[in-house]
Amino acid sequence: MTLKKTLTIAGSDTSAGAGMQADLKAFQEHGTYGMVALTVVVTMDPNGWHHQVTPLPTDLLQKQINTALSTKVDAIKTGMLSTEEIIKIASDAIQKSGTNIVVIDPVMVCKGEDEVLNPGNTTAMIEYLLPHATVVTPNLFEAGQLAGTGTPKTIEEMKVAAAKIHELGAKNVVIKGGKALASDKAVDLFYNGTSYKLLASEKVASTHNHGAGCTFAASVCANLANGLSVEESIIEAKEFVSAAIAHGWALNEYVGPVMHGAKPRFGAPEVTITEI
Ligand SMILES: Nc1ncnc2c1ncn2[C@@H]1O[C@H](COP(=O)(O)OP(=O)(O)O)[C@@H](O)[C@H]1O
Ligand SMILES: Cc1ncc(COP(=O)(O)O)c(C=O)c1O
Ligand SMILES: [Mg+2]
Repeated sequence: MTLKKTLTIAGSDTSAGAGMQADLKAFQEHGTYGMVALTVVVTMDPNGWHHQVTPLPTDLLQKQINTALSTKVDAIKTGMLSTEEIIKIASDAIQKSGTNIVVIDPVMVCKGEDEVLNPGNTTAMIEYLLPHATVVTPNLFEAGQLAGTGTPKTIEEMKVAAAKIHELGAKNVVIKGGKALASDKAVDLFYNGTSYKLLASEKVASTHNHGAGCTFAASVCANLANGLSVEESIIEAKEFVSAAIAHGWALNEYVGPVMHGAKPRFGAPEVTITEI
C-alpha cells in the first residue's frame, strides 16, 4: 500500500503541541506519510516558559528539502518560517515540488507570546508564498497583517480581509476567528473567491489550545492529499481540531496542548456551515 506523502516545512516546538510535531501527529491521524524539513527550533525557558526561536543553518534546511522533494511529495504545508531567506527557500521548494497542493499557515506569533516573529516577513509571505497557496490559514492577527487592514474584529471585517488576501493570490482563504473573535461559537470564515461561508463549532472554555492552528492546517493538507475537495478538507479539519481542543490538557503549569488524536477516539463536536 502506498501512502500520500505530506511534507511540512516548519519549526520544531519542543513542547510538541504545535509546530512540526503537531503536523506529524495530524498527518498520521489522517493516514498520510508525514515528512519534515525543519526551519527553526523553538525552546522554552523552564521558568516562565518564554519562547526562544533558533533558526537552523539554511544550507541544512536546503539539504532536507532536497531529500524530501526527491521522493516526489504529494502535498506541502508551511509553518513557522522565521526569516525572509527561509520564506524564499520554502517558496522555491514549493515551485520545484511539482505539487499544486500547498497549505500556507502564515505563523507570525506563538500563542501567549506578544512578540511578532519578524515584521519584515509579512511582505515576504505576500510576495513568495500567497501566490502558491491552495489554502492559506491565518488567525485574526495574521489576516490583518497580510491584508493590511489591522486585526479584524467582526465577521464583516473578516470578509474584507479574506477578499484582500484572495486578491494577493491565495486560491482559498480560511480566517480563524477561534477564541479571539467575540462570538458564542468558534467561528472561521472560508472564502474561495466566489462565496463566503462560516464554519462554527462550540467554543471550548479552555486555555488548552496550544497547537490548534498547526493541527488545523496540517489536517487540511492531509485531507487534500487524500483527494478531498477544498471545502470537505476544511470542514473535516475543523471537526478534527474542535475535538482536539475539547480534549486539550495541561502539559505543565504553562502550556496546554490540544489532544491531536481526539477525533477518532472520542468523536467530534458538530460543525455547522452557513453561506453568508
Ligand atoms: N476555544 C476554542 N474552542 C473551539 N475552537 C477553537 C477554540 N480556539 C480556537 N479554535 C479553533 O481552532 C482552530 C485554530 O484557531 P486558532 O487557535 O485561532 O489558531 P492559531 O493557533 O493559529 O492562533 C480554528 O478552527 C479555531 O476556530
Ligand atoms: C514551531 C512552532 N510553529 C508554530 C507555532 C504556532 O502554533 P499554533 O498552532 O498554536 O498557532 C508555534 C507556537 O508555539 C511553534 O512553536
Ligand atoms: Mg497559528
